[in-house]
Amino acid sequence: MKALAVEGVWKFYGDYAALREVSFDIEPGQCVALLGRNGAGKTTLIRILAGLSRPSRGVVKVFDTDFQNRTTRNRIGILGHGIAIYDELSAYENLRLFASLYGLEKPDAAANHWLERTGLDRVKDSLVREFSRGMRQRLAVARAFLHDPQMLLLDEPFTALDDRAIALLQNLLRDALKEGRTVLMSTHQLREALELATHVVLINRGKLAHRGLRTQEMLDDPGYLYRTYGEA
Ligand SMILES: Nc1ncnc2c1ncn2[C@@H]1O[C@H](COP(=O)(O)OP(=O)(O)OP(=O)(O)O)[C@@H](O)[C@H]1O
Repeated sequence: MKALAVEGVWKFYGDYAALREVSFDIEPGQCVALLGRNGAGKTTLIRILAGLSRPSRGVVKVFDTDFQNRTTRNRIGILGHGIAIYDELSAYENLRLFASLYGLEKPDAAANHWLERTGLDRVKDSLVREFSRGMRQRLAVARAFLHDPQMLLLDEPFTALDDRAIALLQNLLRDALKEGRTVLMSTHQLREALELATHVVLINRGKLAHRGLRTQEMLDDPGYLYRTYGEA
């Protein structure tokens, strides 16, 4: 079983092809860093993988099934732009709400567990409206992990996090990988992502430029990837 299979995916915005025949797959338990310059198509791809947008052509399968299927979507945790977090609710109320929507048996316990793990327990009753960007991002992380998903699709998860929060997220992801979960994350923060990644996928102007194991060379010199496989 593949965790994810992307087969010949194109995405057009009007005449503009944001993704051009992208194909790759991910085995369960892999941690993939999705890399590419601004506008390369990373967000577009993650939204399609998460079932938030449809490919213009091509197929995406999650755990060998149609990704639009509700059960499959419940197996995915998403972090990215446009994933709802309600400003007029507290951190706790947000997580409690989503835990109920996911049909969790113990929504209170799940909400409290992830507030604690993301370091938000002390501000759990404050309205999200009053949160800094970093606190919001922690809450977004909590939301992604909340329903115990087998796969995490994370668009720029390290954005707005300070060093402590980055380390915290890296630890959560390490634990998730130890538990056999699959992770795909897009990022500009190459070093933070490459430390965790087992594999890399590099997109260049909508096309797959490289897909393979994360090597020591990449870790020693993240720019190496772009120089070797980047802009022709
Ligand atoms: N809704 C949209 N309508 C039209 N064009 C879009 C839309 N969304 C994205 N694009 C274009 O598609 C291309 C890919 O965008 P995308 O956001 O997927 O890139 P990205 O790699 O995530 O970049 P960034 O790192 O800047 O977020 C860009 O040229 C962008 O301008």
